[in-house]
Amino acid sequence: MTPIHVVGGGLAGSEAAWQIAQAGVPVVLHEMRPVRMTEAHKSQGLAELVCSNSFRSDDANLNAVGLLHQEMRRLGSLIMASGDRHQVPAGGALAVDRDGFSDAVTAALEAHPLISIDRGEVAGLPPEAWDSVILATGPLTSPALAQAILDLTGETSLAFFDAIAPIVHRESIDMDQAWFQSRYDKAGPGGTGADYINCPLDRDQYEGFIDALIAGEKTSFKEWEANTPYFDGCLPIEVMAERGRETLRHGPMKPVGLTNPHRPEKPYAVVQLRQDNALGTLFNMVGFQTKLKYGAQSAIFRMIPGLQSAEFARLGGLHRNTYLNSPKLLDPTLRLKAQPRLRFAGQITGCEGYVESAAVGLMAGRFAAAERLGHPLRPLPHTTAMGALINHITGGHIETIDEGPRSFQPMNVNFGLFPPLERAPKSPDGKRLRGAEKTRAKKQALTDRARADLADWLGESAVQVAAE
Ligand SMILES: Cc1cc2nc3c(=O)[nH]c(=O)nc-3n(C[C@H](O)[C@H](O)[C@H](O)COP(=O)(O)OP(=O)(O)OC[C@H]3O[C@@H](n4cnc5c(N)ncnc54)[C@H](O)[C@@H]3O)c2cc1C
Repeated sequence: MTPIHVVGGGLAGSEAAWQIAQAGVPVVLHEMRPVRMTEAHKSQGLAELVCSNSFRSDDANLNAVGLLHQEMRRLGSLIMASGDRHQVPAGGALAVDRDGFSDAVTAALEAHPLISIDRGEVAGLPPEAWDSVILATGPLTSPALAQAILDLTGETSLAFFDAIAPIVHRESIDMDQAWFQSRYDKAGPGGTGADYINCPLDRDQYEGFIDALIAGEKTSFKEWEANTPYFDGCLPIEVMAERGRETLRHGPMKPVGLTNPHRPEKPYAVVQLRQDNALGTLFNMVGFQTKLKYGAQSAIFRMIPGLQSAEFARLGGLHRNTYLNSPKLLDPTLRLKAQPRLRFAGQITGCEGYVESAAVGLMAGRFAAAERLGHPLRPLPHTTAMGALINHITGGHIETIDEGPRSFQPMNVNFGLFPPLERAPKSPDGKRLRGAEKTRAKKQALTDRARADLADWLGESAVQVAAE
């Protein structure tokens, strides 16, 4: 059987190669280290963790990443099995001994009879003779390959200093203070004229906010990041605030073209949030890219009226990143629409995090292997953690209605990506739930539904394979 080629032996590529081989299909895994290193990797081990050693919460009932762990274990994940074997104590989180973990992944892949590992850079588009390829080269994809992908996709940018604005769960925004309206009620393509959530600040609130931004604790640039320019038009808000106290009021916080229905006086400044996913459960803070530390971000952004109880699906940040405009470029099985022999996996698809990268690698591997074996796989239900994540990448995110830098941003798995429940859960005696109890019951209902739907999908896939 002709092998499938996987480029990049990180979290996603290692998992993809494993899944392909376990399905009985030969695979060549191309990893450029140690021949050529990235700015962050330090070893030649496969699945090296470049920063923290945490896979985050392992709670499969109340946490979306914990559910993702559970789903991956059910699907025979090498990354999860190796993580479980090399776990170190970390409370409710799954943290791992990074060397033991990477050594275990490397050893398992080297020992597999259907996997061969080629240590070398793929420095351009893979040769035509490779009819099925998974590109899993990560946020630090080598420049030659990044350029080739850029040329192929016709995008204007692929690798840039990525400015990430915080994303807020819609249901945590206080609509008694905020309101829906587009600036000047402009509908724009695909809009209604009331597409943004607006949070008003009076003068004192604005001044207090600027003081907090300037005083807030910031993360410093890593040495290798220092020379990368800011992504055009994406200065961090604290840098803007330092340039002048009025800068933000004339930039992302300008109060023009907006009327607060809750109060007669004109707002002094307004923070706008834009819908981030097709479900309408997540909203991003427009123009609020930041290098403030996470703790400072939560505290300072909750000073904004309407966001006092905001729950963040992700906080802002800035780092060099290479990722595709996947909702536009990829099909539901992660193939490049323009050249379907190429599949993408891992952080380059616009997911964020070790576990998410491995999860997308897992499905890319399964899709590619099933295709090679002649029984293409149905995409996962969007109600599962893996299905919700892949749906977000391949279509769930909606493009901004404004011109400007692309709005698709790397995303961790979170409950905001799941389709809402059809009915709100009630207490055992049929009463409506409130507050923390309601939140807990909703999360439990979402994870119960995910488990049931994954079991159905697994059953159907097994039946489908057996029938063919
Ligand atoms: C500096 C930094 C810190 C991060 N910290 C965290 C964190 O603490 N926690 C977290 O959850 N996530 C973190 N991330 C995000 C993300 O989870 C990791 O980058 C993760 O490793 C992504 O997995 P991946 O498989 O997509 O890419 P990687 O794990 O980076 O794997 C890509 C592999 O491809 C290889 N490669 C690149 N180009 C080529 C080529 N042309 N030919 C052959 N091989 C190639 C690379 O050497 C690498 O081994 C961080 C990212 C960065 C950049």
